[in-house]
Amino acid sequence: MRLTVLSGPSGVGKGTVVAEVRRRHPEVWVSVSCTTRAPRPGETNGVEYHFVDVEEFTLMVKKGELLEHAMFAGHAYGTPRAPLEARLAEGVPCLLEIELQGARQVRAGIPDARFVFLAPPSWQELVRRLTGRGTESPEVIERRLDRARTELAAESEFDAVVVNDDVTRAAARLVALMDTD
Ligand SMILES: Nc1ncnc2c1ncn2[C@@H]1O[C@H](COP(=O)(O)OP(=O)(O)OP(=O)(O)O)[C@@H](O)[C@H]1O
Ligand SMILES: Nc1nc2c(ncn2[C@@H]2O[C@H](COP(=O)(O)O)[C@@H](O)[C@H]2O)c(=O)[nH]1
Repeated sequence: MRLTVLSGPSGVGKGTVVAEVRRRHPEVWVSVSCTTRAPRPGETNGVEYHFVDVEEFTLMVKKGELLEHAMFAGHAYGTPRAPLEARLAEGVPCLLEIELQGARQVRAGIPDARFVFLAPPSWQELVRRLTGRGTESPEVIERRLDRARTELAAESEFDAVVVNDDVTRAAARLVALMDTD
């Protein structure tokens, strides 16, 4: 199975590590999720996410178009099923970057995928990264940190843990765990 699922608490550096994997391994296909959250400055529809409204998202769920979906800090997120299934059928190595509830749903449906947890070097460093990113209000940061406690407690559910102490090293460890050859 050439599917790898990367999870980990908000702000740990999942997006940063995935960007490094793409830079070094263009053969890896990274799923573009749908979300109802608003784009951050610099985010483009269809690149970081497909930005949709709640009605569109609900319709996609109803039509079975999402492989998994979950609510996170007040917004819906989900993985479009068709593009992922097409890449997997072609034998392309695929990567999903999703939160814990979604990872659990994927594990239930595709148990032979590889599940990797990206962990912070420390709680203090996680808070520093999430705050330092400067993209969320203090209230949203609190919600995400609350959720991070639950995510960190689930680390043992994953097949492997990669500590994101250094982006290049973490990306190399992730690639070593993926079926990319
Ligand atoms: N190894 C690292 N060392 C120092 N800073 C890092 C490292 N990895 C990521 N960062 C920084 O941490 C912040 C959060 O990273 P990123 O947005 O990639 O996290 P994320 O896990 O994708 O978050 P979210 O789940 O909220 O989208 C960014 O400012 C990023 O530059
Ligand atoms: N279950 C899913 N979680 C997803 C998906 N796409 C992204 N995510 C996760 O949501 C949070 C918040 O993301 P952000 O971009 O608003 O910071 C983070 O943990 C992502 O990994 C998805 O399709 N399904």
